Amino acid sequence: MTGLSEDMEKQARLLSSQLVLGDRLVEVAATRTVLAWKGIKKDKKSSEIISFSKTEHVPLCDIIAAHKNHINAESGRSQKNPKRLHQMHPHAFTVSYVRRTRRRRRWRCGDVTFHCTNQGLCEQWIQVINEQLSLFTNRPRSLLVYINPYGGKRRGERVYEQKVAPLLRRACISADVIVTERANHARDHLISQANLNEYDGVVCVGGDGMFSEILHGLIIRTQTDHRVDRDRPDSELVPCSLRVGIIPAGSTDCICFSTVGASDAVTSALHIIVGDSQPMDVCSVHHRDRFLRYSVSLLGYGFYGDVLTDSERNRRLGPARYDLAGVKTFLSHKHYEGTISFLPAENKGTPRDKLRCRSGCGACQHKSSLKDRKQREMSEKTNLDKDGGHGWRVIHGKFIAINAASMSCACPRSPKGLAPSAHLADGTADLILVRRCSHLDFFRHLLRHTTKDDQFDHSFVEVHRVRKFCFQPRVCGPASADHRSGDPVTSCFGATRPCPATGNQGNGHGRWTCDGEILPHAAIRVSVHGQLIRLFARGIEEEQRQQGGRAPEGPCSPRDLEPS
Ligand SMILES: CCCCCCCCCCCCC/C=C/[C@@H](O)[C@H](COP(=O)(O)O)NC(=O)CCCCC
Ligand SMILES: Nc1ncnc2c1ncn2[C@@H]1O[C@H](COP(=O)(O)OP(=O)(O)O)[C@@H](O)[C@H]1O
Ligand SMILES: [Ca+2]
Repeated sequence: MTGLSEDMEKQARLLSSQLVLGDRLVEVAATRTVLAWKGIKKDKKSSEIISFSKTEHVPLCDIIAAHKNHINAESGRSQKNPKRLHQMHPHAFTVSYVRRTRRRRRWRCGDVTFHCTNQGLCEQWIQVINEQLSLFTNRPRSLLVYINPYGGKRRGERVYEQKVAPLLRRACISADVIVTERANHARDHLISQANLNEYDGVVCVGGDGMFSEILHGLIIRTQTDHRVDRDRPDSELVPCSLRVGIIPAGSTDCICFSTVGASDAVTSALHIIVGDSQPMDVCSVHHRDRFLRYSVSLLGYGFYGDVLTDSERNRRLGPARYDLAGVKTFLSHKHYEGTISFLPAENKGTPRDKLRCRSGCGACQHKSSLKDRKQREMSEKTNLDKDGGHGWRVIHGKFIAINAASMSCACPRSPKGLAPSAHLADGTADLILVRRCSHLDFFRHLLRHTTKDDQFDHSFVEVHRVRKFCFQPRVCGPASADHRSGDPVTSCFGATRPCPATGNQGNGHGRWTCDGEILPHAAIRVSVHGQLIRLFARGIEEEQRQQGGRAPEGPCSPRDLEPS
């Protein structure tokens, strides 16, 4: 025995044999967690088989599939390879696996082809590998795919057909594909038509706006099935059971970038295939007692609301519409007056700590139980009754921007994001208040989103980690009794009255962008719902050093390594 590696010797081998890889003879072994191989040769003096190269290996959790090859006489023969070696090993199978590239957390599909002496052995290898893969019950078998043909640079359909569908086929995953015909087609289909029992997940091919449709479709469907009243801001929402995969084909692709670490269709497809799971917080947004929307990334008032509003007029420009609208909005240098009330999140770190949310993030591990949440709600109510709003903080001011980010909102434009330390699944959002300041100061603040400098390190910026918040635009006329009472939740909506300047409540004020959609009201009430939805993702992985050309050991977590 040549000894593949000490680790492998400790585990029971499911199969091992001598095979040919390229122009060398290798000993290959499979255990429940790894496929490994090592170059071997016959020692000329002793005629013993000895090993002569380092063990290479692929964790099973990184393997996509094993397939039989149909070989013609010439295929696979390298220049050095003696004809004899291939004549003696005329059967072959290919193992496809996830290969991490050195480039910005991108994953690719790697192939390794082994040649065998006989067909039986070849089939045995394929069967053993695929049987182990079938034990990974977290992997999807059947997907429902929605493609927005008009997202981003209008390449959604092509990206799916050329880059994603072949990989899904290789992994034996079936897909029902719907190319949307209008806005909200995917949302409506999920709410009232799709037979969700047939699928293990939903795939969104498009940008953040398209993802938002799917998010709404799934959440609304789930709440309707469980008879949860969405209009009540304090309703306990039921988590969605289906995971969502995002194939980025939009303009910003912030949700994909913040959860996968790259904006790349192949990488996303591979995260779907290996069955990753990343829980994600969702904000519910209400106006008075009416549900408005859900949000997972940016709820932005003032600057980002204005950028979005302006950009919609130039949708034909594709992603460049944001650059144009960004410059115009920056030059207009508007500010908005209002009152923001928020409930700080206790024991949840701070938006300025350096604890970045990364794959396997400790801050996102704990999902509070129903009991915890009920207790928290009770103590919030008690605080309000006892202290007339203590626990809540109220800030009145003139703001250039108010941003609530329930995740970092990292995207190619800003790789660390609007809220670099926000967590994907900790049940909180980072609330960023940018007060009125000079044009130059605001430029400095914006510029820091693209550099390593701290964008919160300005006297006119403050940032809080919150569970809930309310915003009330400046009230025209004297403040109401509710507002003076100091009860922030009541005053959030009690003080609103039509503005004589516009005769129209809300519209004389700034606007909120909610994951890229404009909200119809400025006075809103927001609650973060921890881990309401899961994605086929694993969060942003720490950059790894690559060893050799092969996939490095890990980063499979122990959870991934053990078949369930
Ligand atoms: C002087 C240089 C200033 C550069 C500032 C860059 C800051 C960028 C932060 C972007 C955060 C984006 C958060 C996500 C927003 C998306 O939901 C939304 C819709 O996306 P999609 O559906 O894919 O089109 N996109 C935007 O709001 C674009 C904001 C662009 C701001 C310039
Ligand atoms: N077939 C369609 N025709 C028009 N609009 C659509 C269609 N399908 C989806 N949409 C809408 O297009 C908007 C933008 O989609 P998205 O994929 O996020 O692209 P982008 O990132 O370029 O904004 C979303 O609001 C979505 O509801
Ligand atoms: Ca969060």
